[in-house]
Amino acid sequence: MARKKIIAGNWKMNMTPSEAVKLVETLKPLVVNDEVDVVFCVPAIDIIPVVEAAKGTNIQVGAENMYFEEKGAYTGEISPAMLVDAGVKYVVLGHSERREYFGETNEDVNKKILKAFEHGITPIMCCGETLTQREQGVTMDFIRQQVKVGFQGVTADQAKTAVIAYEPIWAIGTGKTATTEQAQEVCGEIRKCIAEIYDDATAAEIRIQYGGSVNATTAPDLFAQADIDGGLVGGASLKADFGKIVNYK
Ligand SMILES: O=C[C@H](O)COP(=O)(O)O
Repeated sequence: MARKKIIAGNWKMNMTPSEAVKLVETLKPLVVNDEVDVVFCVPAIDIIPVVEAAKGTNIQVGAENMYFEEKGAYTGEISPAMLVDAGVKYVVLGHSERREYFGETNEDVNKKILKAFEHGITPIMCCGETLTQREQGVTMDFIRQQVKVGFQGVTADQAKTAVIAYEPIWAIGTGKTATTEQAQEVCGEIRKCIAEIYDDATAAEIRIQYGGSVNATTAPDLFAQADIDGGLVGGASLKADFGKIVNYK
């Protein structure tokens, strides 16, 4: 069975709650497409108003992070149960910005992935290399390690439902999209890595997105690649352009 594409916006630290509702109202009619899963991953404070504004549409709501503990004295953190109760279906985990600015390790990401599954939230696990790593030829070693540690303890049945976002760090917010060949090559390698950890059936079902300066012009070619099952879109998810990306065909 063909994998259903998943096109997710990652709003990052943008949009106040009232701006968020306006953006959903603007995008609602533009992102209608039953052939793809459409997800808006939004700042924690926007989750409740966005879930409300998206009611009755094809838009599913995701979070941009969450903590791996159930509850307690973790000032400033958001628990998986809080996300579920608010209507969240997906959570972005291990984004390179969280790794770089907030010190998240592969082990933290692994704990979060396990917790997300425990609560029925689909993780979108981000991985990707720096420009230096690409130039040094260690891209795949680095990503393999991110995937291997990230998925430790995850069952094959869980892994089949997961999403991995390949985001070369040098392509994020820079306007430099990876070429379709570069993106396909790494996404294909990630699928092989999943086949090695689990089996071919799991690798055939897991969805792998590309992220990094995706826009309405680059999306059609990227999403036509054999191992690219959609995108994780930053900047362009805050504009009407996102409608064109969702309706890329
Ligand atoms: O999560 C999204 C990525 O970081 C890509 O962001 P961008 O589309 O603004 O380059």
